[in-house]
Amino acid sequence: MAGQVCSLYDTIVVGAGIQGSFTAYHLAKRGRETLLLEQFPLPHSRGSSHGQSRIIRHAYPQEHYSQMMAESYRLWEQLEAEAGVSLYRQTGLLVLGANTNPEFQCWCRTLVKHNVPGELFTTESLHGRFPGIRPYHGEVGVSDHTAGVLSADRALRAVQDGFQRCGGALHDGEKVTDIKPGVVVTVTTSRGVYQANSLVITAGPWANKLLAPLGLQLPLQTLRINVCYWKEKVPGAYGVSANFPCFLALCAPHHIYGLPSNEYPGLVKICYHSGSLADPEERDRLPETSALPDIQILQDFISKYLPGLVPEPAVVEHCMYTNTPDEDFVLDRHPKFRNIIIGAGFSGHGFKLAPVVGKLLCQLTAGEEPSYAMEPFRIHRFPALPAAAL
Ligand SMILES: Cc1cc2nc3c(=O)[nH]c(=O)nc-3n(C[C@H](O)[C@H](O)[C@H](O)COP(=O)(O)OP(=O)(O)OC[C@H]3O[C@@H](n4cnc5c(N)ncnc54)[C@H](O)[C@@H]3O)c2cc1C
Ligand SMILES: O=C(O)[C@@H]1CCCCN1
Repeated sequence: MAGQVCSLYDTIVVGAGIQGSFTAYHLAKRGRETLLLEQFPLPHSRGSSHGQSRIIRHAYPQEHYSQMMAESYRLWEQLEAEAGVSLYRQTGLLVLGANTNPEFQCWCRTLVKHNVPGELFTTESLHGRFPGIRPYHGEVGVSDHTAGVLSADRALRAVQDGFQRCGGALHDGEKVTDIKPGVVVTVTTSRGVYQANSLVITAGPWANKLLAPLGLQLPLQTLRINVCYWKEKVPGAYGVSANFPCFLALCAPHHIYGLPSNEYPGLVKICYHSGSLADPEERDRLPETSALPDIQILQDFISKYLPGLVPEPAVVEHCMYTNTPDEDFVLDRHPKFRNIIIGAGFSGHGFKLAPVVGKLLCQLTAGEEPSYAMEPFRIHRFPALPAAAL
């Protein structure tokens, strides 16, 4: 079959992580003939969309994401109804920081602006309400009652099933090896050759590998993240049933966040919002000098801050972040090949927004006016890109 043109699609989407899967779902719902290509057999744990849980929240310090969250919640609910599965569990989110911290003040402002139900906590009221937390001197909190946890693996499956129910073709275990731009784009894979009027690249940490032959390199850093679970001394003390919320501690230089025990009974997920630079092809090959500083930071934090947890990780899983310099997404057309659309750089916070990201990438593909202002997501915000590419 290799070397032979198989079919002409309206759109081919490369990468069946949460962003590519939602893009393909929206395209197929509009009746566009869509092919979704995934290099690995599904499900897999090599990219960024696997695992049991992700935080969803209205709270965002940046206005452009806060604006999208109302629609994102609605689209998640719609998917739950279509698929007949539960994907969201409300837990609330507690954001913790010094009240003089400008970032903390930003979170408070957008919560008020968007009328998100929540509460402010002083150091004393924090401890009273959440006895499992030992707040720092002068630390305060603000909560988003609407926040909770998305079941990530189940969500990915639901959106891929929804795409196929709308007539979309999903080929897994099929790697894209070449892309020839043109009015009709030709895509060569490990199994065949396909053509489409437009192409969407949502390849997660592999984005720059696919973009290099297309003359474009985005300023993306791919990071290996340690996903750590910590044992409760009293099972359930930090659990969803005890109303323990998700939390985000605004620590420098990188935040620390946690999700209540649920997916693995007796274990609380607490992670560092950064990791070590890694090629996704060699994710688990650690640099020789690796002292895993993130885990040490987490251990210190847990010993001082969450005394009801054993300060040794019980389970460590791995996942990839693909970060832009400003941690805003890239949602744009290729600067030269306008029928090639790129979704990349989700910087460790893209899961909750995937229903809206998918809709925006679908609108760009269809040549429609996107529903939200796209300036924060444009490629041209990176001034240092090679001129040849632009
Ligand atoms: C530890 C961790 C915690 C996170 N927590 C949160 C959170 O709480 N809330 C939140 O909203 N977000 C969170 N995120 C971020 C969120 O999970 C990501 O933003 C999102 O999953 C990115 O999805 P993606 O589709 O861009 O990438 P991916 O899931 O990596 O998908 C890209 C896909 O493209 C495929 N691909 C690549 N190259 C090719 C090729 N040549 N041919 C065919 N297929 C190809 C890959 O195999 C992969 O399946 C977290 C991420 C991590 C790692
Ligand atoms: O997107 C989120 O809600 C989380 C916040 C903490 C870091 C990981 N991502």
